[in-house]
Amino acid sequence: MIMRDASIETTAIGVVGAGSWGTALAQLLASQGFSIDHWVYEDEVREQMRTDRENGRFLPGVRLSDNLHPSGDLDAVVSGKDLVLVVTPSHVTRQTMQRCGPAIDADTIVVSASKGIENQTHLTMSGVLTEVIPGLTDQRLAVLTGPSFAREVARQVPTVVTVASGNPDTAAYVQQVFATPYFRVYTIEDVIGAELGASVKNVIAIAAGVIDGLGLGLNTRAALITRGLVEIRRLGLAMGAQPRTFTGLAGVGDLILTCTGDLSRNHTIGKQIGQGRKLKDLLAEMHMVAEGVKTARSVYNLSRKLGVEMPISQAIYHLLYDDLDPKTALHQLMTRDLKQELDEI
Ligand SMILES: NC(=O)C1=CN([C@@H]2O[C@H](COP(=O)(O)OP(=O)(O)OC[C@H]3O[C@@H](n4cnc5c(N)ncnc54)[C@H](O)[C@@H]3O)[C@@H](O)[C@H]2O)C=CC1
Ligand SMILES: O=C(CO)COP(=O)(O)O
Repeated sequence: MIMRDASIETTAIGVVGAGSWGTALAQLLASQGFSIDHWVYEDEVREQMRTDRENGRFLPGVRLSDNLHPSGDLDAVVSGKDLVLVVTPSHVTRQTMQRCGPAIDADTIVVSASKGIENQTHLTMSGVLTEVIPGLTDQRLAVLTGPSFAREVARQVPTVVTVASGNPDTAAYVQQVFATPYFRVYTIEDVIGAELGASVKNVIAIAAGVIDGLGLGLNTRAALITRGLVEIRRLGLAMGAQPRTFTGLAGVGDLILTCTGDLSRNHTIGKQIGQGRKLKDLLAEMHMVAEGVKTARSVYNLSRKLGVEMPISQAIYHLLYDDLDPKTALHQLMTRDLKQELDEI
């Protein structure tokens, strides 16, 4: 049993987004007895969730509890809530939350579980939410992240994540709401570090997929994960993150999962590119999001703007958007100037 404050039991919760992660988290909360209002974008998905009690498109095979209420009324889902969980793909978060931001109460805690960096603004999701939800400050905002495939959480596979908030009370509250015996939740204070770890690992996961698609070895993958972490940390430091965040669940934890797990959409895209397929064909076939594809563009531009050395991420950008051949990219990375391994800080 997880010991919770009695006041937590009555938390009114709205969930925005019913992809695989939104559905897995909404169901996790519903299974703990919370009544969940759940905004579902597609009419047919919402209807199926209502009638069959299943989200067959994004999380097939998972029975939804009766206290999970699918809805098409975005304002109603977010208004009058103690906690609103936002789990939309990052590129639609602004437009979605702009629509309903004014309906969110002034004391509602807002939790973001999306992983990405906006292309136009280079903002992480906490930055986007602060811009579009009137009156939202970092005191009421938290980020839920860490190594967590939706399908495994839905199967109640033991999973450990972290909640980041600039306000320790907010982090502790969100921790209590989400924690279950199979979903352990830590807290940290470094929001930007947690979000950058979560977002940039998707770009590195594409690279890990490419390595597998090319049929290379475990040495290569271990090197990629290690040097990928160096890049994530460098960008994080340039953007004000705390270095130790990247040794935690939001950093190396999620990086390992996504670079080694076959369930990763980012890894899968990379693998198919490594096998010679074209990005536009892959995207046309996919109904789910592989955040790393868009984040690669943000990271490329950010790293150049900030003068941060990120050769793997930049190679993935050229591979995705300039048709750089994977083998050529690898050769270029392996024959860069020889240097000392570790950064000064
Ligand atoms: N699936 C997973 O295992 C995990 C996903 N995440 C993150 O959660 C976020 C959401 O991803 P998933 O739930 O996996 O999504 P998904 O890829 O399973 O589904 C796509 C979602 O986008 C929605 N959508 C499409 N167009 C839309 C629009 N114009 N406006 C609003 N919604 C629209 C769909 O309704 C659906 O909910 C992403 O940032 C992802 O990186 C984080 C941890 C785990
Ligand atoms: O972020 C994830 C697990 O923590 C999910 O990764 P993918 O989006 O690559 O499937």
